[in-house]
Amino acid sequence: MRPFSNPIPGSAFLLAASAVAKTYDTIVVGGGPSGIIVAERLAEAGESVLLIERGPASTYASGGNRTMPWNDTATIFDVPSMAYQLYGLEDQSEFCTDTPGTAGCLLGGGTSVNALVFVHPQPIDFDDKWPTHFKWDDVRDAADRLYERNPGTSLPLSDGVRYDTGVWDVMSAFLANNSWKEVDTLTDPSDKYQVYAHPPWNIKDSVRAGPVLTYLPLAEQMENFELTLETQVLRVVRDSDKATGVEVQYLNGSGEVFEVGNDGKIVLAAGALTTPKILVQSAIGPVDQIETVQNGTMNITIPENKDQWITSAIRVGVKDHIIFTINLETTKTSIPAYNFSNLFTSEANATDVEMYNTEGAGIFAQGGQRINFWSSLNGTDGQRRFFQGTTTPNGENGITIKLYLTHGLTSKGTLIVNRNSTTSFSEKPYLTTDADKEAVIAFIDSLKEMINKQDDIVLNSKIANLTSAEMIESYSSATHFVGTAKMGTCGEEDVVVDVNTKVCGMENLYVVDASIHADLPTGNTQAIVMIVAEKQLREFSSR
Ligand SMILES: Cc1cc2nc3c(=O)[nH]c(=O)nc-3n(C[C@H](O)[C@H](O)[C@H](O)COP(=O)(O)OP(=O)(O)OC[C@H]3O[C@@H](n4cnc5c(N)ncnc54)[C@H](O)[C@@H]3O)c2cc1C
Repeated sequence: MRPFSNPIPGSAFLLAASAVAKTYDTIVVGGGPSGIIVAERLAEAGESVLLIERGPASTYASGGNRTMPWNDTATIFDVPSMAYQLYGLEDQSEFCTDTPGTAGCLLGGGTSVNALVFVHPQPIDFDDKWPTHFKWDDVRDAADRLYERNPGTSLPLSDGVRYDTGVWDVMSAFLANNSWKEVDTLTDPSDKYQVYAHPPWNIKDSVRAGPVLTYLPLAEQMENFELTLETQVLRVVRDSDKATGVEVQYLNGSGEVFEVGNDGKIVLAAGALTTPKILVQSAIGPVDQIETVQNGTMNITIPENKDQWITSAIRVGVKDHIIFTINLETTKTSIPAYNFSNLFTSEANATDVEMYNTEGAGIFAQGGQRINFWSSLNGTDGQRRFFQGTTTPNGENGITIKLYLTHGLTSKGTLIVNRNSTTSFSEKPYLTTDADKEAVIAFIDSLKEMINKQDDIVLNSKIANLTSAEMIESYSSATHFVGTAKMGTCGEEDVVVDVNTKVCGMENLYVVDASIHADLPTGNTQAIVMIVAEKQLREFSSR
């Protein structure tokens, strides 16, 4: 079968028409980072693989067509400095509209729209809460395999120069004055106490990296790999505990069923806010949720006979990092404001355009952050909680710290599926425990104390008189959702998949995306998502 390189909108129809009679060894649902990695590795192992992605192509090399006004071979998803500007664009069609938090509905999923921060997880990110088979010693080989292809970098520019360094200069001096130390967080991910670093980015060859760049092209060279875009999976078709295929819907509302062979398997990788929905729409999940879909507006086929439902008292938990924004101003050092708002116009700075287009260098080849920092503190509940700061310029002499509460947080929410096939939070996953609130207040208090001792930065006047407790009333999601299909021993409370990531009660249905993550890492989620996906090939073949 001809591989689907360079897919174009509508190509899914061609594939459906020609392939509907054939079967696959594996169907992977969702072309985000976890889906692409698993699909590529299984194809590499010789399986026939169909990867089904709901959205369109993203990068230019993958067939994307939203090119820059000043470069017709780079899309808005390629150019690193666009990462922070995607939200400002009028056309937001590549973001999902049916999830309660922001998610990318395009090839690459979150890794095609995210802010590029690429933090290698540290061992305790796994060792604290992940079950057997997913401790650091079990996954370190998978991490090495990922980094070999997709290492990340804190110096992405071909000329070896960093641009727009005003915020780095001020903030690194501030942190060093307070006895924090500089580290290379890519080579030493375990050092996360009072440290700062040049931001680690998922950039390669001056464009956004991630599995669309570092895995998919390898898959597309293989005859046994197919990709279909703009094809939404509605449900897994099953014969009792055996998944036999997936029902899909195309953009024009028509549909098909793709099937796996007798020994085939289906792997869900539609993201933490959508995979639980596909399970429920396949009559797998809490009874009330399956009934909601059955009585819903989407006409999803749910078997009338409840004996065919795979039900349990699952509470679909969800976790996310939480962000607090702290704006500062410099009092002595002048930091010029760069105008990023015209980046996606023909008015973009001509010198910088020239540098990017001819050398892959300059400010456009960088991500948006200028310095990252990490630390931790022990909470009143005995739990060690980690904090991450990402720091950006904010107008003339302005600095914005995005302070994340990360690994160790204890707040959880609940995700539900609605009648119209959207998902939402019945309980948001933010600051639901007193110990989380106390930890954030204590950490912001300590930051303020450091700032007050400094004579060249001050809190922005709008927040200067707020207490830390008042400051944390306003927060935002980090869009790092995990934990909506809990991994563990089937039969135990809320467990959805076993430690082989197989859905409880099913013979050949797996989940590999952020849904199964037992915990949040110290840094952003994309690297750990990719590592867990890398590990899956071995799981599928060895158990
Ligand atoms: C705006 C934003 C900024 C972020 N910033 C960072 C950052 O700077 N650094 C970092 O490390 N992490 C960041 N993240 C998080 C990171 O990108 C995610 O953790 C990661 O992408 C999750 O991977 P996944 O494979 O679990 O799911 P996703 O990336 O969500 O991929 C799921 C894929 O499945 C597809 N899909 C969904 N439903 C269906 C369906 N029914 N049928 C077929 N396909 C379907 C989607 O279109 C998507 O391609 C960010 C995320 C977002 C949204």
